[in-house]
Amino acid sequence: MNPSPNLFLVGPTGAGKTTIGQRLAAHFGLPFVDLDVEIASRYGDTVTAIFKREGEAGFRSRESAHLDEFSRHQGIVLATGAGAVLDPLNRDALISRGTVLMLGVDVDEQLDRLRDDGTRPMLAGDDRRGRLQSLADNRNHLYEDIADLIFHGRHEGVDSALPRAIALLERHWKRC
Ligand SMILES: Nc1ncnc2c1ncn2[C@@H]1O[C@H](COP(=O)(O)OP(=O)(O)OP(=O)(O)O)[C@@H](O)[C@H]1O
Ligand SMILES: O=C(O)C1=C[C@@H](O)[C@@H](O)[C@H](O)C1
Ligand SMILES: [Mg+2]
Repeated sequence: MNPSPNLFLVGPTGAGKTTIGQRLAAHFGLPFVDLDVEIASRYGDTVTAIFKREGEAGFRSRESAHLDEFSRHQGIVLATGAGAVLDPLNRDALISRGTVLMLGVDVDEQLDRLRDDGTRPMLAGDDRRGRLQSLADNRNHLYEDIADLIFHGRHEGVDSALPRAIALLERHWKRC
């Protein structure tokens, strides 16, 4: 069904890269890899702890190394971190090694989905709305630039979003 070797998920925090990614992988019978989880498990620490210890730059260099490694696999679903698209080399690797699916989500929905979540270092501190808006302003065009497909998240549950995402991918792959 998938003529492309890999499916890469990009998009803002809370867009569903992990949640929808796992379900898409199960549906298509492909292994699922979450870059944030891989980085945390490789270094035996949480993403938040790596940010604290090494700063954002330290985390980004680990993220790029892992993205390069995993994007070379064949036939996986890879959920990237929301900031992975900042590095142009990461963007090139994603474009050239698989189908890139952007999961889009608006700030109101992000605030709702991540209401009780304290695990995202980029969202630490006050004014979550302002932070999310500024991340969207800086990054949405980067996701859009590399996306083969854009899935617009609605105010709906995962069970309702999943079949729409599957249909979008199947239509795309049929055309390839
Ligand atoms: N389409 C959806 N509809 C409703 N809730 C969703 C949807 N996608 C994700 N969620 C919920 O939003 C929360 C965040 O989703 P998830 O962790 O998958 O986002 P993410 O894109 O991986 O974020 P990050 O970049 O921070 O890792 C989870 O609680 C998840 O259940
Ligand atoms: O928005 C970001 O830059 C991040 C998102 C997460 O997926 C993690 O990769 C990390 O917390 C950084
Ligand atoms: Mg995630």
